[in-house]
Amino acid sequence: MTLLSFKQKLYATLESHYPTSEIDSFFKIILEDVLNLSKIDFALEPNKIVSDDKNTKIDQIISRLAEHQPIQHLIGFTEFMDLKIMVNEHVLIPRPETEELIRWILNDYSTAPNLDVLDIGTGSGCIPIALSKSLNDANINTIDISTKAIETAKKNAEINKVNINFIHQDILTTNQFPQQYDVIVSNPPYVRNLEKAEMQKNVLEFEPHLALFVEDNDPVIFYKKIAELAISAIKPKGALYYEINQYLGKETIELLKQIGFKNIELKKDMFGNDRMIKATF
Ligand SMILES: C[S@@+](CC[C@H](N)C(=O)[O-])C[C@H]1O[C@@H](n2cnc3c(N)ncnc32)[C@H](O)[C@@H]1O
Repeated sequence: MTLLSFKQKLYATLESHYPTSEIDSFFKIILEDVLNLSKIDFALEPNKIVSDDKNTKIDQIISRLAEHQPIQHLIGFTEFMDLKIMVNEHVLIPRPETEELIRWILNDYSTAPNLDVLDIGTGSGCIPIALSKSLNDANINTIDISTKAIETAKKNAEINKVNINFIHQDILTTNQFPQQYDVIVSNPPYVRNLEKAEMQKNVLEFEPHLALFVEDNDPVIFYKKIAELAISAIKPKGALYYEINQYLGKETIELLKQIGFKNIELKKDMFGNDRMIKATF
């Protein structure tokens, strides 16, 4: 197979499954991560022969993409804040909206030394790893209920050469935090079952439901529990940061006020949806 015939096969197999823009991005990712080539290499030498072993790998990827498996699972990793983050079926694939939350925290705290930070619901470890890379000598702790997620996050911490304290814990049955923190951050499960209809197959069938869904009758359960614990565990100049369900901004702000937070700021993401909250006393 040549590079050109690989490209033709990719587009022909997937055109009925995905918009062209998405197939363009699969093409770029496979070129870069499987073949170690750029689009310029392709333009210069479209008839270059692909080796048999790469050929087999690419065929597998194309047929799994046709089943709507996420490209990140097929490649084995994704990029988050320019860091390489390994992903699998046990962790949520880090989203660009979460990068915006990280930038907000770094904008507020990047020059502060020795911060005590707690992240709740670590998944791949993308949040604590990105914070650890950019904060100066921070003490970073992170909780998840999933042992498989913690194993993955630990590997990601090793790959990215950062030191993080991983805690296997159910936040919903936690009575108090063991210390005071400057920053508490969480991107907890927040999708209601009633929102399933608007979700894509690659998310619904291949990402962990433990990371995504909450009960429809109590969709802010994690926000309430974390805020109740945080109110007595945030240092005087500290803050609580949440990624939120775009449809539940008002409800989340209301519960933060009831719990005792005074200053609450809501921000939209790059798509114009209500997506993150910062709360202080
Ligand atoms: C939306 S994912 C966020 C993952 C990652 N922080 C990110 O932003 O990509 C939520 C995470 O919360 C974890 N989780 C779910 N229920 C939990 C609980 N009761 N206690 C602690 N963690 C929980 C899930 O295992 C999952 O890793």
